[in-house]
Amino acid sequence: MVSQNGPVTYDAFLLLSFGGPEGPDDVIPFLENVTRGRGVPPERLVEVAEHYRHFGGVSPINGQCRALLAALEPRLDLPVYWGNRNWHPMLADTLKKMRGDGVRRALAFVTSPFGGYSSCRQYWDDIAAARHLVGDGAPEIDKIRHYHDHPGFIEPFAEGVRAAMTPGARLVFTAHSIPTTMDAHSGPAGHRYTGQLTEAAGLVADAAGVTDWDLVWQSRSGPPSVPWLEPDVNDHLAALAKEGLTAVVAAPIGFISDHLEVIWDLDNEAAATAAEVGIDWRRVPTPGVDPRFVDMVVELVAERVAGAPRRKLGELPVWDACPAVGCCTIPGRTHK
Ligand SMILES: CC1=C(CCC(=O)O)c2cc3nc(cc4[nH]c(cc5[nH]c(cc1n2)c(C)c5CCC(=O)O)c(CCC(=O)O)c4C)C(CCC(=O)O)=C3C
Ligand SMILES: [Fe+2]
Repeated sequence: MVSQNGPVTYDAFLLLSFGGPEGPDDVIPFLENVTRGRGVPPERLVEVAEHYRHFGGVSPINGQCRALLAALEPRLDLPVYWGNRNWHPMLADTLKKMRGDGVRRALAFVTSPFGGYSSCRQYWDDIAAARHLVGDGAPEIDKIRHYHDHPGFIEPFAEGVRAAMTPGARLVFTAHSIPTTMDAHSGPAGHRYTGQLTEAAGLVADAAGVTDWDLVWQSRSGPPSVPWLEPDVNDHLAALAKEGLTAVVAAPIGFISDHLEVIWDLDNEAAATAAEVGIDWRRVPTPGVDPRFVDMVVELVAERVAGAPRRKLGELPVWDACPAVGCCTIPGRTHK
């Protein structure tokens, strides 16, 4: 089921992403932007700053956004723009530039396929806040639907899983942990984040012909007193080793590119845990600029500008515009 608003005229395409530091001096101000008012303990920030320093203070996410834009630009009939939530190019600056260029209405592709506060609602809030900052004449922004079950997202993962699986290995999907209350409030009826991740993982496993798989969580933040989704991937590896498992294929289904959460939290931390507990560890690539993923974005734009057919593999409904009230809003956070 897909509810559809019908073709609308857009005069620009906007890539909307998380943002990341581009050098050592950016790391702390970037982390302050991410965590302002979030109650993340200072010792966690020191730890995460260290992760960025292993890469010279440069997050891979910006290069990945530039690569996606470069792949999309020749494929779209619209001028393309890029704005971030937490680091330059900041969304408000991009909207200002768009207004200067005469853009009145743009269609935004967000670099998270899922519902939930951090992955969906917060981007709506970012748009509202940036438009407010820009003031009169700020372009209207519509957001492209969730694409967690689109073949362009599922197939690159499935191919990676097929290539990495060996007899006896366990397929383990990972996604960013979030507070359990955030999941309980995600989507109009709750648990949309875990629901869509479970659906996406099942679609990848089916496409790869794997019947036995787990979905676990990574990159937990926040104070220890707040419950987040569990088990953590590292604890899960230890538990699998106890069961006698000797090989794991990890598929980071929660992410579209190999950014820091993937290359540090998985390729470094989880890989080290696996080695410690005697598990052979293989990590499947994220879609990145896989041609099927790039085609998907082109297709998702065509859905909205030309009413092109909608491809989706799952059963969970998706919307062009999220239900305005009560969708992914959570107590204690202000929403625009
Ligand atoms: C669901 C979700 C996604 C997936 C959806 C999506 O892609 O949007 C995601 C992606 C990302 N998260 C990222 C980085 C960070 N996330 C943090 C903190 C948090 N993430 C949360 C959730 C998510 N995060 C939450 C609930 C918090 C606690 C703060 C709060 O309650 O709001 C922190 C603070 C330090 C810490 O880890 O504690 C950092 C640095 C990067 C950039 C990586 C790079 O630079 O390459 C990316 C793509
Ligand atoms: Fe995050």
